Amino acid sequence: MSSSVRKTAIPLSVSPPSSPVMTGRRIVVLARHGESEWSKNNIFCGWYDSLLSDRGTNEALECAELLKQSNYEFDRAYTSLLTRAHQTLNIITEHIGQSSLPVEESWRLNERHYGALTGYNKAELATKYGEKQVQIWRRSFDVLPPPMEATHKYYRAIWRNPKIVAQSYTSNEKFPSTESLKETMERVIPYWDNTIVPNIQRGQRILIVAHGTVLRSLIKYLDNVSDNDICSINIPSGIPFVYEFDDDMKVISSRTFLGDKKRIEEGIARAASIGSH
Ligand SMILES: O=C(O)[C@H](O)COP(=O)(O)O
Repeated sequence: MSSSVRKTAIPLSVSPPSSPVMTGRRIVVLARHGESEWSKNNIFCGWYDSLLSDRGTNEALECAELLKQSNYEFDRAYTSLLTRAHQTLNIITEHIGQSSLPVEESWRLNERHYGALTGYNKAELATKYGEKQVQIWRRSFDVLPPPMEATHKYYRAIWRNPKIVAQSYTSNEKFPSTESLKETMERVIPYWDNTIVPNIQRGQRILIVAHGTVLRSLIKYLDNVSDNDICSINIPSGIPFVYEFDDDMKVISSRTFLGDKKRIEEGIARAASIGSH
């Protein structure tokens, strides 16, 4: 694959606030968690359990309000093991009056493991290694960041997360020490196909609150995006988007963002940017 990162805009379809309720239709709503403290400080986060920033909390609330305005209701939610996703999901479910929505969590929906880059400022790395290299680490399909060794500053912090430790014992699977989008897809797509899709097919209304690379994995798979084109797809935080499927799980409508077009475009530009110190 080409490791170059294209800077083209992605096509957006934006629904009006009053989109139809999801009764009798195979609709899945996806959202990236609100901004984390580490994202606010422009730091590679990955499996580190950074909490939502104040801005991230507001983004989660905005996300919840958009869903409320459009009368969305759900039967089940899926999320990662990471607190920023749970905080976002809790804000949403509380705001739409569904605090007791069943939630399934899995390491397979964690953000990609950013390997040795975890904890480093993106702009500082761009100064040291060049912006092009940092964008290749961030957005290319299959270029792996260097792995996180046991001596890494944040290795123990990740492995002290009780949820990660617990799933490492029960899942019997080898957890990554670094991942590109490709490796992330290799764990996300089987979870989508084997765990989430059967519930969509039996009519459940599904909400997925996850992370940028997990959502890019699903978009690549569902929309059959090429290895090259996926490089220019960025996911704004805290803005819900909707897929609709037919009975055979063929995509009928794809990636419809809810809400204000300007806010969506700003969110995408923010997600694309390396940012500053
Ligand atoms: O893990 C992270 O650092 C963020 O969730 C996403 O960062 P990125 O936009 O640089 O991939």
